[in-house]
Amino acid sequence: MLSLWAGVIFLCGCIVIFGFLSPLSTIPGPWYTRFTSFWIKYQEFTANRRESVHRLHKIYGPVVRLSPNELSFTSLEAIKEIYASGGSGYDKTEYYDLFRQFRIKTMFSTLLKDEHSKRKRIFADRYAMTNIMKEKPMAVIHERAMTFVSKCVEAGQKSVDVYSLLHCYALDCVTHFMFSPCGLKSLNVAEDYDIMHELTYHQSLQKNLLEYYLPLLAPYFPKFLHARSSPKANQYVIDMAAQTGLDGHSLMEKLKRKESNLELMQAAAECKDHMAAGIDTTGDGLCFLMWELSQPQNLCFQDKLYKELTAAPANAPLDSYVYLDAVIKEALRCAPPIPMSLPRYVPAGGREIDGFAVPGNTIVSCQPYSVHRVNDNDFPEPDRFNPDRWLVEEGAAERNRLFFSFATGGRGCTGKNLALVEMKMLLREVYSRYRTTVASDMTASMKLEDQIISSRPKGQSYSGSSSSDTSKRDEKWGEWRVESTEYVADIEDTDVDWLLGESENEGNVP
Ligand code: HEM
Repeated sequence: MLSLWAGVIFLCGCIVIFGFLSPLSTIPGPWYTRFTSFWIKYQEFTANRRESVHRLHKIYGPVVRLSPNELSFTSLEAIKEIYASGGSGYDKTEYYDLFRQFRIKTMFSTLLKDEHSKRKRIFADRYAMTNIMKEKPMAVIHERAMTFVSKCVEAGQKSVDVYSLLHCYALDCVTHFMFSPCGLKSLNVAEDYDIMHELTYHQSLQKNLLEYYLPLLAPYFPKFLHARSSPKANQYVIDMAAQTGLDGHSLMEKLKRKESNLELMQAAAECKDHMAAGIDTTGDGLCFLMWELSQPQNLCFQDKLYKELTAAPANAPLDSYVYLDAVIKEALRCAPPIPMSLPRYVPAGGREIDGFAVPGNTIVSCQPYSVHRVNDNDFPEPDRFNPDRWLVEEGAAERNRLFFSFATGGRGCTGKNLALVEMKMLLREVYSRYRTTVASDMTASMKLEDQIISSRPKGQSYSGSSSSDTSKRDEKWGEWRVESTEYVADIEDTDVDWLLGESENEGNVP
């Protein structure tokens, strides 16, 4: 018994001495993070990591210690060093093993940057703006945006679930991009809607973390502890890998070419990954954006957007709308769909980051949520949604460099161009015709809720009701009064207002 106590005391002594002697001991942070990673793991399991890291940055500044071997940064210098030095920055940590698809490593879950850059070359031309802006893919995105709009109007005075519709829109767009002409139509087709539901509505944060922290035990976990599976989505992607006759601009067509050098299942894994990457990010991003724009204090921004959209010629290119761009940036700044730490290993030999000498193998990261908030010289009143800040010339270059929603460097978001085109198209079609407000009976919480590296609205279903109204758009909003199928048929020429409210049909096929 005595020797057991001696052992425990010796171990504690070693931990304490190590905590004080560690090269990271001079880095600011709560005292206990010198000795244990328990605190940060607890925050992860309770879905509080992002807020907790952010709180530490507010207390301790741009560099904080999260555990004996993990640091978080918020400065531009740190972003450049961690994510862009040598092109792709540092290697990813094993955390990204959680993102394997069909147990296969994809570009996203490849840890080493040399391996990653070989894979990335295959995708470059597909995600280039010139490919996305081709007539056929653009026509599909436009058609899906118009379907979204008609779904809202069609509902008349009944409520519709806007959160779910936006995720359908994102899924339809990304699957058309990958598998044209066999993309999904989840906005219209019940079986396709089920795939959206399977991918979007799940609660697997804790299960994923258990698998990550206890990899040896994971195979023996009872079924209820295993992270969600998505059999319908998997089957669809596998079918698409076997599909012949896909359009020349589609991603799968390229991945199946001999020169791409990918096995069929590897191609399927990549596409499954991009499907997952493209649905919640764009869907949640649009949802937060519309919710912000619909707040009473933000209707003035909506009006500016409306003026810009309606003043432009009908065929104005999507990237010519300056205010639309500012609205999107501001929404992605306030609620980045991937707001959490993007962890990387400091290379062997160590590096200097933000003036601190950091030993090799330390886990370092920046989280977009904090980068966009603690640099309040560049983002004054950081918690306030204010698209106008992006129009101020002074400090614009620094602000743009700090915009970290799509990350940066060689491992930044591959799908950024596609995401922006999808967002711009939908917002143009909605806000050039309608005004949106949050209905008084909306109860779902829009507070960000942490997932693995992403976040989503806590209430998840951002429910809305839509209806049509004969009143002029510029008139003050009142209650919904008029509802007519004519408007659906003739939506192009009609002034229709659109109210967001509480859903009656959550989970149903829209
Ligand atoms: C508003 C929408 C989106 C946001 C905010 C976003 C954000 C991000 C971020 C922050 C990363 C870096 C993650 C990390 O380093 O851990 C990333 C990577 C990635 N994103 Fe996106 N994304 C969006 C939409 C999309 C779409 C539509 C696609 C594809 C269809 C996509 C595909 C990818 C891929 C493949 C990667 C991995 C890149 C690599 O490892 O080289 N994303 N995204």
